[in-house]
Amino acid sequence: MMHPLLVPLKWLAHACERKTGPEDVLVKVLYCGICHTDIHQAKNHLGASKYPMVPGHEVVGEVVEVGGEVSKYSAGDVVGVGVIVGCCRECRPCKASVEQYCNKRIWSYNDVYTDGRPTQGGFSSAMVVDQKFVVRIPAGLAPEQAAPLLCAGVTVYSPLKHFGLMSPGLRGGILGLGGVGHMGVKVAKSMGHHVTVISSSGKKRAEAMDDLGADAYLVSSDADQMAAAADSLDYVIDTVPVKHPLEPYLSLLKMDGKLVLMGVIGEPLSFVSPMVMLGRKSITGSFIGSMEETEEVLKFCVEKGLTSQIEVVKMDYLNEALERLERNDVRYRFVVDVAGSKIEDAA
Ligand SMILES: NC(=O)C1=CN([C@@H]2O[C@H](COP(=O)(O)OP(=O)(O)OC[C@H]3O[C@@H](n4cnc5c(N)ncnc54)[C@H](OP(=O)(O)O)[C@@H]3O)[C@@H](O)[C@H]2O)C=CC1
Ligand SMILES: O=C/C=C/c1ccc(O)c(O)c1
Ligand SMILES: [Zn+2]
Ligand SMILES: [Zn+2]
Repeated sequence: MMHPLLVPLKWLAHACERKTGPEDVLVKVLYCGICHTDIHQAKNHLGASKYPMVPGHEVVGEVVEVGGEVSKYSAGDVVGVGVIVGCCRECRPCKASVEQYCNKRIWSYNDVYTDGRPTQGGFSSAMVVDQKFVVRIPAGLAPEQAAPLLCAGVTVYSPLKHFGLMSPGLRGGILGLGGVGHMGVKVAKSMGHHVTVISSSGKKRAEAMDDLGADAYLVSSDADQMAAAADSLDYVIDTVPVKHPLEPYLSLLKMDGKLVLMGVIGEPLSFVSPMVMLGRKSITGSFIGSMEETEEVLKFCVEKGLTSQIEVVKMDYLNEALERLERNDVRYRFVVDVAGSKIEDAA
């Protein structure tokens, strides 16, 4: 049965596709990753969801048609689209090429485009996207492999770059080993970091160490393990998608260490001030990455031979995949083979 909150797929296939404007690229969707944000959005965890909704923001597709002003792309190119499909181009973040922080950003779904129509994401057969928000998938990256890089990959790459955390030898923690977290391990390892996974259970220990190459593994509920690791990390990337205490992870940081919040959590998180004062520690956040950083992370992954660890599924498995993602039962990202699915039948 279709997920109750999602639009029937046969209906969405061509429903709100606009004509290809001069700056637009018409993309036939090949693959689309499933991010935990898709669950937050579909289940209205932030209270701003509008239905019907077509989620999906880790989109890889093939260019079918381009507008008259588009010179960078042509039919047949393999391209990616992520979380953002519009911005004002005039504000400070836009001028600084960090358009993800534009207050007039347009989300790739659950938003309204400049033409007044709803935006719809990658769980559909095609998207029309302004060329500014399209990236080329470099040779050497399989399209299904590239999909998670367009959100999960750039989401970890961007703060490491922005906060000056790319130097080899740094000691990093990845809290929550899911879609974003597993890319965190891979990207940080490729930068030459010593990487500790901090997980809610011991279930992923062997995979984290043997398959992903983590150097250490902590179970967050094991007080002895956590105490032994106190004051040892330069940063922790926190990907937990639900309310959780911050103090255990602040304790892991060295002086000047950074706790980078990634999870979308609509409830207040708390800590006592000495936890940050005594050690000049920072709690900060980061939101995806810029279009430039998205291009960079794709190149970085090709250069370093990095791949995402994915489970490719068809569209008729989407409901099951969303349920499995929510119960923490995926290694580590579902990617929907959109073009290989019979979308009409899946509804
Ligand atoms: N800031 C940004 O730009 C972005 C934010 N996000 C947000 O980051 C968060 C993580 O996304 P993503 O990696 O796709 O999510 P996943 O579900 O793939 O991973 C989350 C991980 O957190 C841990 N976890 C701890 N408690 C829970 C719980 N109650 N339910 C589920 N997982 C739990 C699990 O790891 P373990 O088993 O190791 O404990 C799990 O694998 C989401 O809130 C998402 O919306 C996503 C992309 C971009
Ligand atoms: O998965 C990508 C989107 C992340 C996101 C981050 C913050 C926020 O408030 C959102 O609504 C989404
Ligand atoms: Zn995402
Ligand atoms: Zn702007």
